[in-house]
Amino acid sequence: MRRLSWLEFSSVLLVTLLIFINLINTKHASASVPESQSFTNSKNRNIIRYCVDPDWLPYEAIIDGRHTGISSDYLALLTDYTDFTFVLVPTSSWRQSLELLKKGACELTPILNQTPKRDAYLSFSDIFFKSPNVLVSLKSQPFLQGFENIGDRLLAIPKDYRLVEYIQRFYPTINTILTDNERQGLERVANGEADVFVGSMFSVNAYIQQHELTSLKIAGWGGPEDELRIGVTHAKQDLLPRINAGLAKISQAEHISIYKKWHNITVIEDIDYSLVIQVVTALGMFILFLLYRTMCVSKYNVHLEVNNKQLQKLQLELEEKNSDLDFLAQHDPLTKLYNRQYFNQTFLEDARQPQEKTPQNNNISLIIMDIDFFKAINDMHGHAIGDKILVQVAQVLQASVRELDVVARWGGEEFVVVCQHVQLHDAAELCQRITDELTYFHFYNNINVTCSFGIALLGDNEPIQACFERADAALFKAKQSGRNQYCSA
Ligand SMILES: Nc1nc2c(ncn2[C@@H]2O[C@H](COP(=O)(O)OP(=O)(O)OP(=O)(O)O)[C@@H](O)[C@H]2O)c(=O)[nH]1
Repeated sequence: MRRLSWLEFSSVLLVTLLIFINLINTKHASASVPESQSFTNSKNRNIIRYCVDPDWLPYEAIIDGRHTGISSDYLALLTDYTDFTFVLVPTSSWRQSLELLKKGACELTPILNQTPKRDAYLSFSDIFFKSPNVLVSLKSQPFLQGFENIGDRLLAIPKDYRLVEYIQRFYPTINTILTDNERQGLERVANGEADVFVGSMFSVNAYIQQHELTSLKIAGWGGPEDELRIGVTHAKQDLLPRINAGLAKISQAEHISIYKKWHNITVIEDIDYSLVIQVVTALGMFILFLLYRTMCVSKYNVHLEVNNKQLQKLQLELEEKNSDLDFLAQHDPLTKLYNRQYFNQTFLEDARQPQEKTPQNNNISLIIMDIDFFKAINDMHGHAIGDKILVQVAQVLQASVRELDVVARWGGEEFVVVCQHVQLHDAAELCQRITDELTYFHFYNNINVTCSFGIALLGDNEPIQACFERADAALFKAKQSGRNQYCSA
């Protein structure tokens, strides 16, 4: 037979002693069951030795040698709904409790998660309590969606907790640091020795509030929620049907009552309202500034649009005026024919140099036409009628020439016609045609109007001025010859 080591012997002795003390003092660790009832019933009841996490409030803890917390209340109910008497085996750590469970020194632990490792030495009841796990960080840290966002941060986890197995399996790259319990993990985060801690929401809040760790906040959800069960050693797994039956008898009201009793969680706000107010104020002012600026710009745009329209109108008027001025500069106001200025610029001044025969200036004929005895018309009918006669003569002249011919009023009662691509005899024919038209035209006061013509053909390399002078000489000749006729030079 194997000899017991000193440590094993001390443990067994301690356990036996504690069981004895507990049997005397309490029916079970919960304060909710009267001692008298515990003593009376314990004779016919199955005694089950159990271990708890001595430092995991509000789930469970050992305070002054007594079991307290959520699991304590559930065991109290199970005492009522089963024939079990639960006797606490006090321990100083969760690890020690697990060791005793493995050895069989404890037969049951009242609240824990089922994990593959624990399956090796424990059998589990139905789930009777659920609780989320949360990530805890300093308030200065950003909120985290979950384990995925932990990145390079150092994650603190209590050793032997189910989450250690979970992280190793699903997030093996996360840097972890194992702590003795949840409190140590939270303190490490508070001291900056770890970045994030993961633990049960109930217990985390309890620690934060009890120890006033105000620099901490719940930064996100951490992994799957705890699904808490009662664990019994494999040797005692035949107890599970009765345990499950007992759990099933716990009413909804009783569940809620326990939950309310231990659920003192207040949500830790991490909203810096002064910063929010500053940001909102700055944003509001910026929006107001934008609105003001938009209003100013739209007002200015309307103003600009009105000014632009006025400017466009003025520009249009100016263009019209300019075009009027151009017209006036080039045309005779009475007859609306080109004036002497235009004729000089276009034909005389530009042609000061000898002209080379080109397809453009080939066969240019000049005709100078002068109304006969116009002074007599003025004298007889008045100057106004004289003006009207001038206008009518201009109309006859303009109607008689081709489009490409240019007709100008040279001055007084004298007109010039520039005919392009016209030989001398063609120009003579034109003069005759004009003479005929004048004959048949009905002038004011039935005045008989005749004209004399001088014709000259622009010679090779002849300046137009010279040609003009020859035409003028030919006109003089026509006048001298009795008027109402044409002469060519
Ligand atoms: N009504 C009017 N008369 C004008 C205008 N310009 C010139 N005259 C007149 O035209 C007349 C020209 O007279 P003259 O130079 O003697 O020539 P004419 O009487 O036509 O005689 P011949 O040319 O020799 O046949 C003058 O009496 C001018 O006053 C004008 O714009 N309107």
